[in-house]
Amino acid sequence: QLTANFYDKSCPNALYTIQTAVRSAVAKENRMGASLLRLHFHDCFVNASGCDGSVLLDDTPTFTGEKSAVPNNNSLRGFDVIDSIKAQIEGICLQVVSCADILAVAARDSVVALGGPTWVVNLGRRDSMTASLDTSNNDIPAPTLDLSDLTKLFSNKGLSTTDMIALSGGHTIGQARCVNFRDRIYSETNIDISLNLLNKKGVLHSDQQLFNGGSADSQTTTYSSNMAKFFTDFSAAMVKMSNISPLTGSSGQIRKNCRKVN
Ligand code: HEM
Ligand SMILES: [Ca+2]
Repeated sequence: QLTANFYDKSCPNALYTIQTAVRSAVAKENRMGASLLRLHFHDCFVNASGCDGSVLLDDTPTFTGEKSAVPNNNSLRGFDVIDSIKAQIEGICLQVVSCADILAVAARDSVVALGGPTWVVNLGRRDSMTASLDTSNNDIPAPTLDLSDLTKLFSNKGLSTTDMIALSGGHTIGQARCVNFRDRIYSETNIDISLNLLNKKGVLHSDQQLFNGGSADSQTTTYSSNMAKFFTDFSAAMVKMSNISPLTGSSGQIRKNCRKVN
């Protein structure tokens, strides 16, 4: 029930405003594009209503949100960029455009700004009034997982193995902290000094699972020599991920400030 033209009448400049802000943030720091993509992924995978801005809520003295979850804490970035886009959009259309939609569009614009594919972002998501620390800890895949568990966590969200492999191509961009690959580089044998999965050069254990003698190898091999196929599959999978069980109609709310419920 999301539609691409959702804001065409109610806030015609919304998409242009997001695009301009993302372009300048990425021009200032390339990595920000990666951080915004990951922020959207961690939003969509957590909370009953999927891509609902739940990841953007700050902790309060009485509420511990998703920012404190193990995969997110001291790791997620880009909140300031989303705040600044939200403030600009509130300046042109008061309480019309959801934080969840801003994040979905910013993720797409980030990928485009870094030379990746584009896709049409469906819109009309509303913002959650809740967040889920437990779901963040349980449903966001850990870099130590093997292929079968990676497949399972994505299938729990209605995403296929093909989608999981394509979406993992999100790791074409961005950075990881040492703690997330130290065990792998010192103790695993399926690793080479520089980086490319087919040559055992994946940074994360979970990345190398996509080329490790198992059922994911053929799709990974295809992507390594066919960027167009990777782009098509990645875009299709992003659309599916972005559509995970949204809040629509009069459910949820349009937050005034992405960091707190109204
Ligand atoms: C398949 C399961 C996945 C696992 C196990 C995983 C795990 C991780 C880990 C451990 C990091 C490094 C975090 C840090 O060290 O602070 C990371 C970074 C990142 N992930 Fe994933 N991830 C997965 C899927 C995805 C997906 C589906 C996307 C997007 C489509 C994505 C996009 C990113 C990006 C862009 C970064 C870099 C962020 C930055 O530089 O700020 N990841 N991921
Ligand atoms: Ca969410």
